[in-house]
Amino acid sequence: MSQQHTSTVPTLTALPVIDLSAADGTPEEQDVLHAELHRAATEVGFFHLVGHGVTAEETARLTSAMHAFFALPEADRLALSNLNSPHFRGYTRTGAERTGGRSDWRDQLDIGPELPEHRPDDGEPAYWWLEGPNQWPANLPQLREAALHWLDRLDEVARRLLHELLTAIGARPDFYDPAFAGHPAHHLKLVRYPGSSPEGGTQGVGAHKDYGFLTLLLTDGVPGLQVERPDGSFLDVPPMPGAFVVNLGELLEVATDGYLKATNHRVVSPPGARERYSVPFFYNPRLDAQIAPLDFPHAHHAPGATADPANPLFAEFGRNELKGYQRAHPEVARRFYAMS
Ligand SMILES: O=C(O)CCC(=O)C(=O)O
Ligand SMILES: [Fe+2]
Repeated sequence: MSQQHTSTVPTLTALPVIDLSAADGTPEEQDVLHAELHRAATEVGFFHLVGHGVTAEETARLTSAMHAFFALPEADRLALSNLNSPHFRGYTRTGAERTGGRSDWRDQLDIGPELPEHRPDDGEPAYWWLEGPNQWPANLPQLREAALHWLDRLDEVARRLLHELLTAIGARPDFYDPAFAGHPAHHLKLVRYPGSSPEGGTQGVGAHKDYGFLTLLLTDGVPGLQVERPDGSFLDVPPMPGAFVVNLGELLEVATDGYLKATNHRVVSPPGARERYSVPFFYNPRLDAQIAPLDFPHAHHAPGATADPANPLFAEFGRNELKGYQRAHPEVARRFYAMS
């Protein structure tokens, strides 16, 4: 009789911790970093990142400007409504964003690189309209300064991290550098979860994948983030002070033909009137970057990217991002984009 081999993969109970400063360490330390990154990126697709070099002062400048923003009178926040922005920039009031067809109980300010409006000409892809100016509150100059600094600073961290991750899976570290040359379409959200909804709903943000390469998430001390395990159950991610929570986005899944997976995650509303604040930074390539299949040793036995008719994955980044924004902000999509 043939012997049955049963797999004994233990249930994941905590996210791994990756120390990026080991990239500047001894060859042995670099080997450990690459082995740990390889494992984290192929097993759960999420990890805590320490040793990233972003200082407590830089973080405090961003978070205090964010708190000042959410403390503005509602009329001042609504003056920046993203309903007036074909670039999906500006303020979304609580309950207006949708994930999985349901309202998310959070309000937020969407920010991107400060660029002139790119209104697509006939024949140009619609996604070019994602490029354009931000909307800033007039009386809070420190918000603009801190947020634009954060976009630049996290670009550096994410670039180093992507290089280490590509090295870890046997690829050339600079394989995707051309996709980021010019104007990469990085994105930042300042998010507040204002407790549970009046109807008692718990969807802070519904389960979803992020659209780009990597997300570096800053959270406060309030729990709520959950990561989906392969068996469909969700793991609580407790806050780790000073660390970013990092996850892989859909483009890395496309790039590696599913060897790396974008992992579903969600936020459960904090109980009662407790608030939670977070700042996801999305490390994205140029809108017109076509993500070529990664040349790496596992390319020939990768399982294939997820085929979900409800969420097609596009290798042209602008299409992938516009898909997500139109789904999350249907009112903006109706106003500015001809929806097919
Ligand atoms: O707020 C969080 O902790 C996560 C937010 C998130 O996943 C997103 O906005 O894509
Ligand atoms: Fe996300």
